Amino acid sequence: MPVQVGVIMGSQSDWDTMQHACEILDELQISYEKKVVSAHRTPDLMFEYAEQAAERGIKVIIAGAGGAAHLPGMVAAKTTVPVIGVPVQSKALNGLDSLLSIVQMPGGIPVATVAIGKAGATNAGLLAAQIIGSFDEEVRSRVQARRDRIRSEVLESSDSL
Ligand SMILES: Nc1c(C(=O)O)ncn1[C@@H]1O[C@H](COP(=O)(O)O)[C@@H](O)[C@H]1O
Repeated sequence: MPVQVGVIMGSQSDWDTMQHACEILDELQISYEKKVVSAHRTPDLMFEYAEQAAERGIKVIIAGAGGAAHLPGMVAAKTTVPVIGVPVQSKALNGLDSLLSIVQMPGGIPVATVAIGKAGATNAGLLAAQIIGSFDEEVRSRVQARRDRIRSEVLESSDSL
């Protein structure tokens, strides 16, 4: 099956966070690849990855980075494939630096920014699935089934208070 989602991250140290996006893609049976790509440390690879994404059939890119998190925005600058940015929680500033680096894009080059850390990575996986679900009925119904399950769990938890 061709790769539908590209999950990239600035460093191997981001995997603890980014694995939560991949868990969602596994659960919803969406094909993906995962790679370390850095705007700072491997700029040529980053350009190549972004430039080739559309022709390789990638439908969504999830890009996670921490600190001076330029990766999502720079990738978005080089492709029209939708980019979801995940701010990885940094040690020095708790991820506020990552969040602000990703979210404050200039008009014209959007990055869909999620929350800092694990919850953000999970939501990035779900948002990618919803984008794919807009043209893939099977994925859409898996996303809906997941929502239904969560709703039931919440209602049951309330009943047992
Ligand atoms: N923000 C970026 C980029 C980038 O934006 O291209 N490349 C690496 N990094 C970040 O540096 C942090 C520390 O990396 P190391 O743990 O490798 O020192 C990571 O969170 C990574 O995302």
